[in-house]
Amino acid sequence: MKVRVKLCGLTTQGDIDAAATAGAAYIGLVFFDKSPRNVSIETARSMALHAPIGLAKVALVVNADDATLDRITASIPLDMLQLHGSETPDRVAAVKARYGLPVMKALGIASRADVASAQLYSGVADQLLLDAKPAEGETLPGGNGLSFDWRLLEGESWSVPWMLAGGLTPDNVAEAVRCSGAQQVDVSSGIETAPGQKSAALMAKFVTEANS
Ligand SMILES: O=C(O)c1ccccc1N[C@@H]1O[C@H](COP(=O)(O)O)[C@@H](O)[C@H]1O
Repeated sequence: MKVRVKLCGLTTQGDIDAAATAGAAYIGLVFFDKSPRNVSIETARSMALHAPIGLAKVALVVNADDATLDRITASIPLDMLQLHGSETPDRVAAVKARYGLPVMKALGIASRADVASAQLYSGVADQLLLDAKPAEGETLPGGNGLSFDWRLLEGESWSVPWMLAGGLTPDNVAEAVRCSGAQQVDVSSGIETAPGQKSAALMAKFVTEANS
């Protein structure tokens, strides 16, 4: 089965073209001021309108309030919302109900207990994104290039689709897929030449290696 790839933190129309050429299934647009991949609503709208049909457009937000989500969803044609903060299951349910879009909840994994906590969201989120936990004092809750022990996912079954994320690169994604059994993977910093600077060559290599 083909591994579906989400390329996250794109910031230009050129990045969208490169993601489509590479064979990505999803692209991620980051709405978080502190991220080097943050995009304005205007930029995100022009990128989303530029994306070919079939390339799913995901808006990534961190503990966003309704006013922020209202602005994003009113302006940008989207296929999914990614909640990458400390949103509770009730908040996930409220976002789903208010916007009528599929919601992917990101969860930090560092132990078996975290895997069990992530399972609590499988009844409410449409997808889960299993990421590394940020280091203490880290500014960003994701996009830090940190991996977790993929063996923590061994033998786990999920009732909703999930993506593996955290520190994935063209060099380790094949092993990560083998080890975790992931059918979907997500990457941000591992396809960059500098924070926020995506590389078309690394995008293509990542998608190829994810399926190798
Ligand atoms: O990419 C970001 O800047 C970002 C900011 C805030 C929250 C999440 C963010 N990225 C997400 O984190 C995962 C893992 O990133 P990385 O591959 O380890 O750099 C990424 O796939 C995004 O979904």
